[in-house]
Amino acid sequence: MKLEATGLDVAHGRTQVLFDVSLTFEEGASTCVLGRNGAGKTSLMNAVMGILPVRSGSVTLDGRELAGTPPWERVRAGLGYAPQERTGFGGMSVLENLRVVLEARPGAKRSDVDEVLDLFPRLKPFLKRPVAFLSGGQRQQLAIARALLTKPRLLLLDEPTEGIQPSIVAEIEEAILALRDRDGIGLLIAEQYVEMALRMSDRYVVLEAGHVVAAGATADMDHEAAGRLLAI
Ligand SMILES: Nc1ncnc2c1ncn2[C@@H]1O[C@H](COP(=O)(O)OP(=O)(O)OP(=O)(O)O)[C@@H](O)[C@H]1O
Repeated sequence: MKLEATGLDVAHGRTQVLFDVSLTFEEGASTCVLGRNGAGKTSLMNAVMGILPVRSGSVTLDGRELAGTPPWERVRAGLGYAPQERTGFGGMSVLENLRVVLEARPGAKRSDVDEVLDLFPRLKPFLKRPVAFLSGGQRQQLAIARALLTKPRLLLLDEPTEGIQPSIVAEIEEAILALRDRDGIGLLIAEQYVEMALRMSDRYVVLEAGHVVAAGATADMDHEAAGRLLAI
């Protein structure tokens, strides 16, 4: 499965936040979207998911135009999303939050929950705990676990390590790499931490004020130039 975004213009009301943005990602590979606060990473993810309408440009999945299709159809078509807010139902337990997603998918099995928990074993002792009491790292793990229960082939992760303690960041990185290498899931990862994003990605796109200012294969990246683009 391959997603291609081409020439996206996106606005919040009257304020345009993405200008002619293009990128691709596909199964078994990963693309990172780098950029400072406010560069447009979240807007791009939301546009790909159909949460934010695009003014012009196209988003295609295996060549099929997604314009006008709602987010739930995109999820059904194979896109998964762990948004930056890492929300869930705060008053419900971890297990209930997983069940809500699981039960919404026809053909889901209880063992699907065990599978995602094997990826994030740290969540296992907390299954009965309300989500509101989880740490940032646990919430991020839950957000990815919930997205995985929709059985995506392509997964969007919005700043999965932001504000999370380093030991948990390493676990999340390991899980993300396992998804790509073991399960062949395609990844689109928005990140401010360049080194980690590059370790996880085959391709990169740098956004600045809504424009793609650099893009290519991570193996060929000019780290110094990228560092300058991303410096505060
Ligand atoms: N709901 C909104 N209404 C108006 N402007 C918005 C809205 N959400 C974001 N913006 C603006 O759009 C621009 C891009 O924001 P976006 O959240 O996409 O960037 P980002 O790269 O994800 O930043 P961050 O790292 O802070 O999440 C910013 O200038 C932001 O202020």
